Amino acid sequence: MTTVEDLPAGANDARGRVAELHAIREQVRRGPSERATEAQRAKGKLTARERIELLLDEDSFNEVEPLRRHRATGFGLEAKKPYTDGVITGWGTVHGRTVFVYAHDFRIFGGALGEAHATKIHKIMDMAIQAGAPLVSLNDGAGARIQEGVSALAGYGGIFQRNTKASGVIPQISVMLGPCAGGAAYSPALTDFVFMVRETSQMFITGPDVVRAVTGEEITQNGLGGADVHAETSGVCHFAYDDEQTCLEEVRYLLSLLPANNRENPPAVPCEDPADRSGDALLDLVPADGNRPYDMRKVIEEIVDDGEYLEVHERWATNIICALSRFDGKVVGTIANQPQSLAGVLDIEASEKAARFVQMCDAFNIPIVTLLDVPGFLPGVDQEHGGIIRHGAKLLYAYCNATVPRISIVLRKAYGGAYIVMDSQSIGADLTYAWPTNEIAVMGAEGAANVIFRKQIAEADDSEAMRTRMVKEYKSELMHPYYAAERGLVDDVIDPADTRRTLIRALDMLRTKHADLPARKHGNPPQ
Ligand SMILES: CCC(=O)SCCNC(=O)CCNC(=O)[C@H](O)C(C)(C)COP(=O)(O)OP(=O)(O)OC[C@H]1O[C@@H](n2cnc3c(N)ncnc32)[C@H](O)[C@@H]1OP(=O)(O)O
Repeated sequence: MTTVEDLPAGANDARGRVAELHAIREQVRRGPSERATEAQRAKGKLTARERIELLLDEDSFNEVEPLRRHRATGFGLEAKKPYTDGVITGWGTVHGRTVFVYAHDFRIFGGALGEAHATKIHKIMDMAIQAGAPLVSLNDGAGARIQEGVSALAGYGGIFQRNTKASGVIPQISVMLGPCAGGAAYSPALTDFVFMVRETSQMFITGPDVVRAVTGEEITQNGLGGADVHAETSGVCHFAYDDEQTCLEEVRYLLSLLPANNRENPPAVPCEDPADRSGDALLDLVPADGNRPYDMRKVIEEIVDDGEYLEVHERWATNIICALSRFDGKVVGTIANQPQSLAGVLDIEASEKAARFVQMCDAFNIPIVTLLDVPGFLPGVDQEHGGIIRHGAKLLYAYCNATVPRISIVLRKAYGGAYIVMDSQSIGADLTYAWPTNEIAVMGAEGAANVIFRKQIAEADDSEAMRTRMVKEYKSELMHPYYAAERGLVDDVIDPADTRRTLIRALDMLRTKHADLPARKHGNPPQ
């Protein structure tokens, strides 16, 4: 590695100094060694600089502290003091808007975080918060740098504290691009979105070796914390892709849907898709029979601009859909029950997924549209013992607390607590609509009749005939589509074909909505 001491004698005039600067810069740009770069490529991974280039607009990157080196001693560190100290930090633009970025360089100490490395990240995080611009971390690091002991741990503490301070102020996106252990996994968990790449990225608190030593379990890195595990099972990761290029392209797309900070609105774009386009296909997409499944994604495609949306947590808690899209060019978050997965029931994971999404939308001034077709909360011992009460309460709390424009539409059934939770008028939705196929009730007619007419059914000569009669009676009394509208509990019953038009007009009216919550330090949400 070139150092100032290595430069030729006589390089002391201005030109010499500039040549020296360029030599050092070239050294910084190349990174530690060709061998380390080849090892990175052999694992199917790009280098930190290549990733930054893919993330940012061409030639927009401005590096901060490229010449930083650690001052740690012991364990041979004195002899190993690479520029950057294993993390590249700076800012650039994505679609012309400022974004701050830091990228671990796995080639240097496995991307592990030491004191200097940490203070570089702290600086860029502080700058992002002060500038009110998103922060993207490109993670490929082994956690705390073991040789630097408590200094490394303290460095992570500073990152966690800043992640938390920035939460709800600027969008924070974590992109996992290698094996990320310990703090390199905790910090992303504090951010708004986590992206992963299949096969090459993993997240775990302790790696397979420690797992084997402590529990005796044999597991691979991917089996323990690969992209599919976190996208489908744990819910830690929001988006998973097959390669780094696609992953970084999708990060750019997500950024195009988010505001720079909590004081701004997400960027609007001109819209060619007519605001009053009729959704004639909708009636056929949703079977009138409440027990028949269908794909709610098709409904979303039909009503949003150009059928385009970005689904968050696509493969986790698939019984609920959370998606970002545009209506008439303006960004909206949609939460919808998915009848083709677990009949669209609300369970622990669905509640957690939707609650986080509602909070994110509320923090970043993204109006919320809720599409209901929900049979209720999932009954069962596992759910009760797993804490469905407090997890379901998270979703309730998130909606009740949200001050962004909120519109809900009951497509088909909406029963019991799940109806209330999914942004009913009673918990503060600004406007609520129903299709004529709606059934809003405490529970389905069969269940209702079994409870309230139990005695009559039991005592009847023909119990089944009595049950059928009572179900019919309950349906005609209480489950007709106009029951809620007559009581002012939905604002209107609309033709499904008018859904897009109705939403766009309502969203337009609500654009200037202003609602304050009582002054308080913060709430105490269920956990
Ligand atoms: C906030 C609290 C915390 O962060 S505690 C977490 C501490 N970190 C860990 O326990 C992770 C330890 N490392 C590992 O498990 C593996 O290195 C992982 C991350 C899975 C990567 O494995 P693999 O792809 O096979 O790479 P490797 O082991 O050959 O490592 C590459 C080079 O990086 C180094 N390295 C690794 N981890 C650290 C670390 N924590 N501190 C300092 N250096 C680390 C390795 O020694 C290796 O260096 P070299 O290339 O041989 O010079």
